[in-house]
Amino acid sequence: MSQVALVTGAAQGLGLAIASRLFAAGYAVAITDLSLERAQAAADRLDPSGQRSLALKLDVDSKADFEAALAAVVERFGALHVAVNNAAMTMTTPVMQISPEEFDRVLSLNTRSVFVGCQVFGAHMAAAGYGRIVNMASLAGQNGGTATGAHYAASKGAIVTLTKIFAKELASGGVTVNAIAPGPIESPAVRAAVPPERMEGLLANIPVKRLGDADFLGDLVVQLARPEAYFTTGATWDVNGGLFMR
Ligand SMILES: NC(=O)c1ccc[n+]([C@@H]2O[C@H](COP(=O)([O-])OP(=O)(O)OC[C@H]3O[C@@H](n4cnc5c(N)ncnc54)[C@H](O)[C@@H]3O)[C@@H](O)[C@H]2O)c1
Ligand SMILES: CC(C)C1=CC=C(C(=O)O)[C@@H](O)[C@H]1O
Repeated sequence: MSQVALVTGAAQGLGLAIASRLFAAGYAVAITDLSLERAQAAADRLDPSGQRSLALKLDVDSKADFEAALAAVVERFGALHVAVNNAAMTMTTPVMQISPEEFDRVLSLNTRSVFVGCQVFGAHMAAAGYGRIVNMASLAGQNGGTATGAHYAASKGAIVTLTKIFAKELASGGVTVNAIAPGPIESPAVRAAVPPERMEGLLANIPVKRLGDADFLGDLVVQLARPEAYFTTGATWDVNGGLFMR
């Protein structure tokens, strides 16, 4: 029986790249997203036979959706070994103009979702005595991000802290919890956020002068998901081309 992974926000972008690399590494993969249709389309492209994939609607704002997705994965594949809390949203508003409601919305979708994901998936994994959780943070959570992304940056910084807390809590259950903090990665989101005329300026600021590679993030998740990765937990893995160094 394959090891089993679940990725949130996996219909496109980094989540899809991570799900694809896990699938290529032999995992059975649950591709989850806000829209079941988009999750199913991604799963169909990845795994036309449908033998090692499962498309699910999982709105990360809903604890009930997390619980239902876990139940569906266990029913189909028997267990869940790896969970990637990847889904997030961005909003761009100058910091002094962000309303409390907008702040709450971004923190709920980006941070509370990771908190709930770690609780729901972590409890299942700890009961089984084994698991791997990877949370998607961001360079923005390390360096403060941009002037219009205060809530996004704060939401991602909090994920780094939650990752440490859950790593300590779940260690005795054989579960590791790590975060990845990417800088700008070649992805639809970055292409949408940075028009061609601004791309040169962005690249000029990156020490390695290139965007990051989404498949590399997927391969990093595969490494963190290995049983042999038991000794890295509570860590945040920077993948940012030198934009932030500890
Ligand atoms: N692209 C980058 O360069 C970059 C850099 C640093 C961090 N990140 C992080 O990586 C992750 C993925 O980013 P991306 O660039 O692929 O983003 P994206 O916007 O392309 O994809 C996000 C996915 O999440 C889904 N989603 C949105 N709201 C959801 C909800 N409520 N429930 C479930 N799914 C939902 C979307 O439908 C989409 O498929 C995010 O956590 C983001 O903050 C991305
Ligand atoms: C648009 C670009 C500068 C960028 C895209 C995505 C980010 C993220 O955290 O999601 C930022 O780190 C930022 O580099």
